Amino acid sequence: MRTMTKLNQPEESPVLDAAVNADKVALKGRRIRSFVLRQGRVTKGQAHALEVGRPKFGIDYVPEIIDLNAKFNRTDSKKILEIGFGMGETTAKIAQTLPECDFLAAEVHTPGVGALLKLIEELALTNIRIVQHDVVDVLQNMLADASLDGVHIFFPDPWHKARHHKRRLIQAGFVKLLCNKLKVGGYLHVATDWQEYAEWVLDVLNAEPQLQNTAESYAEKPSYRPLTKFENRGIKLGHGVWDMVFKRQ
Ligand SMILES: C[S@@+](CC[C@H](N)C(=O)[O-])C[C@H]1O[C@@H](n2cnc3c(N)ncnc32)[C@H](O)[C@@H]1O
Repeated sequence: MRTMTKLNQPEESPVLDAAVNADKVALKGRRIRSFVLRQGRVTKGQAHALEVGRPKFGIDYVPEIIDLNAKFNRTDSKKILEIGFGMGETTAKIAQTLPECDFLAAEVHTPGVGALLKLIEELALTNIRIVQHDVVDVLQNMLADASLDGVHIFFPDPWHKARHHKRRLIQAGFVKLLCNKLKVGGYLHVATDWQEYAEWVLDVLNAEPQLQNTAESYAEKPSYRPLTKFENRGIKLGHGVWDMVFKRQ
């Protein structure tokens, strides 16, 4: 079991607060989202990858159940959903390490989608498909029950302030939804570098009767998850990272 280290407190961010408020107005009457859509600059390389790669590796959001085997052109592979892949470095590395698995990668941020499409081309990966949409809708409307062998959620936004905790992705209802989509024996792997969120996630996952912890509390980092540059820097500064791996029973 890992020992926990004390982490720095986040700085107050007026920009983030303003974005949250704007988002609140835009989404009035709709459910609370776990992300704020940022404009973000798309580089030339990402724009090219979006144009060329999206038709090959993108899956459009449609509110109807998709056939994952058909999307990946094979039936004998494990199907893993990665939620919020950011710039996609980890997704690409894992897909390269585990060619026998297929990865459905969900992200809302356009530069990130472009960055992962660029990596797919550069590394000639065939086992990643990208859906650019709120994963809550994807889970509710696109994925069949018991269709996933695993779910990866790496460094989800911790939404540090108490008044933003309702935006955290990992909530009891969301975890129940994930459990419906996981096959019996499938796994949910969450990693975070924010101690208080790690404790929150562990509590939520422990409270879900369909899940069983594979460790006593926090898990050793599974070998397929590469260390990110950010994580390496944090580790040198004495910051912690907490992995949690639960099985669907
Ligand atoms: C803190 S970043 C982590 C990115 C990446 N996993 C990493 O380890 O670097 C969290 C990402 O999750 C995405 N995200 C948050 N909520 C989401 C949702 N409901 N659907 C899809 N993506 C989401 C955000 O856009 C953001 O890029």
